[in-house]
Amino acid sequence: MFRHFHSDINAVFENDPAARSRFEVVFTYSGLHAIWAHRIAHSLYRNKWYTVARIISQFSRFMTGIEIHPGATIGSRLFIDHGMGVVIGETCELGDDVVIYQGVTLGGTGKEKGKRHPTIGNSVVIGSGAKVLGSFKVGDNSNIGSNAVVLREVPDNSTVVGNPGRIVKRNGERVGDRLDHKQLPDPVIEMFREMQKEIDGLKSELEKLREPVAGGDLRK
Ligand SMILES: CC(C)(COP(=O)(O)OP(=O)(O)OC[C@H]1O[C@@H](n2cnc3c(N)ncnc32)[C@H](O)[C@@H]1OP(=O)(O)O)[C@@H](O)C(=O)NCCC(=O)NCCS
Ligand SMILES: CC(=O)OC[C@H](N)C(=O)O
Repeated sequence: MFRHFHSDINAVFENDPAARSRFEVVFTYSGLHAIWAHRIAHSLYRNKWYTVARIISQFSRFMTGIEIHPGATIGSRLFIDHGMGVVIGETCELGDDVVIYQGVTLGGTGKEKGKRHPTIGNSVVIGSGAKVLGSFKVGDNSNIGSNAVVLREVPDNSTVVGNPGRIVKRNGERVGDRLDHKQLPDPVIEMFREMQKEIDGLKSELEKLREPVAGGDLRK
């Protein structure tokens, strides 16, 4: 439980340019306090002290604004920045070097039983306000954008944004047909272009008909 102490603090320095001293980090980072409380609660949970574990978890939530169910499994060097509003469900499994910002929910859809919360790979970043809902996996080195709502498996090395979440980058390359909002198609202009073409066609037809024919002039 305590072997993680130094690496937990180092994870703050690696991920937060605002961190100044170890003293400040130990005493003011609620993400760290929640993780330390979780380690105690999780060990009690594993020994079937469910209610005591839950009381510790709820006390930690009261103090930090971060709710981690005692059953959740977290890896090494998890960093929860700011933290307020973070909820991590009972059957969540988090890999190593995960970064989570405020307002993130790692939850269930309400439709599954048993394993119902996500499994998060190593080195995943989950942006503020994102919701990852269901018992699928978010692959290693993936990024979940702020406010994304992710309802499906995410492959390794992917970036998912939006609601519903869609993959916009994989292995460093952009993917998908995303609209360029500076060059949106304009259906009205397209319609006028088509009409202009028709008018030009009709004009030339008319010109042909007006051309003098042998034995007479149609214009008369
Ligand atoms: C997703 C994120 C991690 C960046 O990942 P990335 O793999 O480096 O992705 P990129 O920055 O290359 O962005 C890829 C595309 O997604 C778009 N995008 C990025 N984040 C987005 C978001 N949250 N919502 C919608 N679109 C987003 C980008 O505009 C870009 O679109 P484009 O290809 O049309 O230009 C980052 O944008 C993010 O949301 N970080 C969370 C940080 C946070 O919560 N901060 C709070 C601090 S208090
Ligand atoms: C508010 C915010 O962007 O937080 C992210 C990080 N703590 C930083 O200061 O950059």
